[in-house]
Amino acid sequence: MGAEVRTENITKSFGRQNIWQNVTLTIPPGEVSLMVGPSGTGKSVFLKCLIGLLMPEQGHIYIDGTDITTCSNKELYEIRKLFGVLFQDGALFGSMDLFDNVAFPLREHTKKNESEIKRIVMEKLELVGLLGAENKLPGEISGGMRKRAGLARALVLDPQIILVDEPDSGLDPVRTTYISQLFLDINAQIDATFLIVSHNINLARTVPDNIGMLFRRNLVMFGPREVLLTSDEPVVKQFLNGRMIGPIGMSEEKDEAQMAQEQAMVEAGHHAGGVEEVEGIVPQMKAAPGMPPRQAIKRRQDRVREIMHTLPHAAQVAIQNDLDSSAEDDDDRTEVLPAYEGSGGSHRGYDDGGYDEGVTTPHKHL
Ligand SMILES: Nc1ncnc2c1ncn2[C@@H]1O[C@H](COP(=O)(O)OP(=O)(O)OP(=O)(O)O)[C@@H](O)[C@H]1O
Repeated sequence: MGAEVRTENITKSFGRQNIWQNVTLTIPPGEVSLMVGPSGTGKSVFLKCLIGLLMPEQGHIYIDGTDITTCSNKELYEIRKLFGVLFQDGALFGSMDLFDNVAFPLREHTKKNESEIKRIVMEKLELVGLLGAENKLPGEISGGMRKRAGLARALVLDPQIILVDEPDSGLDPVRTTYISQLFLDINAQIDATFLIVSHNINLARTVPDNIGMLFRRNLVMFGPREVLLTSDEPVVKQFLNGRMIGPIGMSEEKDEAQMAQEQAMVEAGHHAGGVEEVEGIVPQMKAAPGMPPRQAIKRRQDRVREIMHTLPHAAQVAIQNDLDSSAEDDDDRTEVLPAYEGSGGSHRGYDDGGYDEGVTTPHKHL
């Protein structure tokens, strides 16, 4: 199972600009968690703190029990090996082909010989659907392929924690869903802890087990997906529906006068943006057929059962519904993605080959 990530009252500022303060949360090991929040609220800064690239000026960060704010550089170096990180653009070396990019961490951090490196690189490239593209340069492939190559590289050292910064940036909604599917499939296969940072509403609604939100320099909430998705907090509702009406403004936050002015505009018939109000919970995506069941599901069910009495009523109802429906059907492997339901019973979406142009190999087991 993946490692636990825990923050205790961490505060980060750059000079006099406070980014966020007193952030305390525990990212459950082996589960998929998502941090959302409007642009500029410090989601990427949060990720960088977890891996020790930035240091909070206050508080503690425990990775697998080690406090990385006080540990030695040597310990930090060892802790960093637990992480696989997928940066926004894949962060590939432009002059290296995909094979060498993915092989890079193995050549840097291990003493494996070239044939072993080749076996691992090809296995990871196959996993992300990039077999056949290993000789391409990053500049010759699409943004989606670059992200998948970055993901293959993040996986080569068998990480226990996978951090993903805005997987949807620059991707269309379909490719975003494909890469989300890949995260769930990888989670099913290696049981790593995932923390994804994104402001994609679809992804927030359908992918994670847990969701947190940063806003106005604070962690608004962090908990089981049902808590945020049923929340009545104006900032959460506004964010999940992508509307202008609410506390989030064009730059960061609004004052009362602007909120009143926009409310008056909407009352006079102006479209507030977003789609119609989506209430409640849509089903969570599953690991693809053929994958092992996600062990995180059972663990999370046990965990939320224990904390259920502490959660808001609407979240409790949603969790109970989820527990009831999974008791009826606890075979995760036979479930299909919501997107494929109603397509005449065919599950062929997974077998159509590749996710992007030029690549025809669907990913397989690790
Ligand atoms: N190294 C740095 N030095 C100074 N300021 C920084 C540094 N890194 C980030 N910031 C500032 O911290 C704030 C939060 O940035 P961050 O990129 O974490 O936001 P975000 O929530 O990830 O935004 P987005 O969703 O737009 O990517 C921004 O105002 C940014 O300018």
